[in-house]
Amino acid sequence: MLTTRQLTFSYSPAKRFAFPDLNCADREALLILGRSGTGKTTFLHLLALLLKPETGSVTINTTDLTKLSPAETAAFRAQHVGIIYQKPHFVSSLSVIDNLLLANYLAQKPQDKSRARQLAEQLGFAEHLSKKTSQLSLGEQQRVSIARAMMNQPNMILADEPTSSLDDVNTEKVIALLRQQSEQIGASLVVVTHDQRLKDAFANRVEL
Ligand SMILES: Nc1ncnc2c1ncn2[C@@H]1O[C@H](COP(=O)(O)OP(=O)(O)OP(=O)(O)O)[C@@H](O)[C@H]1O
Repeated sequence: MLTTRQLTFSYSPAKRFAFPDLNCADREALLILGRSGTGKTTFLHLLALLLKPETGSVTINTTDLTKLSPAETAAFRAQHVGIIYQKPHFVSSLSVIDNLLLANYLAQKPQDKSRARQLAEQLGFAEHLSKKTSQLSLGEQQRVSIARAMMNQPNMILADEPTSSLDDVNTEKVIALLRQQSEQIGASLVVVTHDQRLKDAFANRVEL
């Protein structure tokens, strides 16, 4: 369960944001829609506590992330939050499977190869596990990003513009995979986008 209350953030006195309150239960999905520059990425970074809010709270289950120290925040994020960035970020010298296992390492959990293989089967890139990520197509890399975000069975999945570079068919596939995977692990899913094509795929929507 994700809840935010009265979140505000400023880059400067002239650039101040006040964000709407969110409630997203486990297994539920929420779409945050807004045009370019409305603060979508800023909002997502506040939810992940990659940025510290000026005021307000971000609560996952019973933990108010804004009350944690920087070290506690980093540990909590690694263990409980899965993030899918607009453009995939991988360690290019590592194989696909080692990029997945890195998520376990960063969360200080044992490396779970069978979970990595299971996710790769479900998301359709099992034959690429020993390749370097640069040898995969963008669509395949996006699916690896989704798998990496799911490795530690997080409570919250955050996706930043996951479909902006995809055609209609792959957009539908990626959204279906995100929803199916987050329902399976019982996480709250928050998708941030300007992509109006996603409007009908989400019953819960917030406009920025
Ligand atoms: N580090 C920063 N310092 C100052 N201003 C910033 C910084 N990052 C973002 N901004 C400004 O804050 C506003 C919101 O940025 P943000 O990236 O959150 O928007 P967005 O809705 O995600 O946009 P887009 O869809 O184009 O990615 C923009 O006007 C941007 O110029």
